[in-house]
Amino acid sequence: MPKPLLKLCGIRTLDDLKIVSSSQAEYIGLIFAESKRRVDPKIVKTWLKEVDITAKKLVAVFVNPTANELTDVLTNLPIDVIQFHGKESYEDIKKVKETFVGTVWKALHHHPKTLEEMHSFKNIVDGFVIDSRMKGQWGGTGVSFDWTAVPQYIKFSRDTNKLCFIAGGVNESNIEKLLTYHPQGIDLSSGIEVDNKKSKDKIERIEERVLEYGDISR
Ligand SMILES: O=C(O)c1ccccc1NCC(=O)[C@H](O)[C@H](O)COP(=O)(O)O
Repeated sequence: MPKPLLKLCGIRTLDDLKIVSSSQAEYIGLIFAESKRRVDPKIVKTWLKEVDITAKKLVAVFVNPTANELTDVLTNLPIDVIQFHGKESYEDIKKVKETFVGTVWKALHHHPKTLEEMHSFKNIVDGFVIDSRMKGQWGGTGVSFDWTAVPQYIKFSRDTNKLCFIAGGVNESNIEKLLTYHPQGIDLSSGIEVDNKKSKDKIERIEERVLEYGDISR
């Protein structure tokens, strides 16, 4: 099994960005939705003059964005992936894809009908992020879902040639368990934070576990 892709999400400060830029993650996520992790695209633009992230892909996370919110982010930043994390419809996403040439992912919350939802988006998105469902919160909850459902999400994604990230409460204590399900990608935010800041030590410990898994499963 190849090493899963890593997405480190919810970068709030220049220091956070420096930390994740020196990590082994393939994707860096920024939140442009109501959240304690929300960032201003114009401020992020100034950070990118100081930190080279050209080796990584930049993911913009939105929740039911307006056209203006999308434009503000896409005109200021070199976004590779748009992650829709709200109640966006197939039509909403189709409209964005008319002008956005990058990759688009749909985040879906784990519940009994998630697989049906994946079916309904499969012809418009390039990938999925499956996250925990928590009342009143869209994401970044720090809570994990029942991972026995992960194989069905992975199978669907592989069968339809999509990428699937598993999100929600992944941390250094439970990532080994998640790795036993062989996810294509893992998305982390709360689990790589200490006092609301991204932690280099936590990220390194997580990377060690992911690399160990890569070695063992080869
Ligand atoms: O992280 C947030 O604050 C957030 C707020 C609103 C919508 C989405 C959000 N995060 C999206 C992500 O991709 C997170 O990485 C994902 O939910 C996992 O977060 P966590 O459970 O904290 O690891």
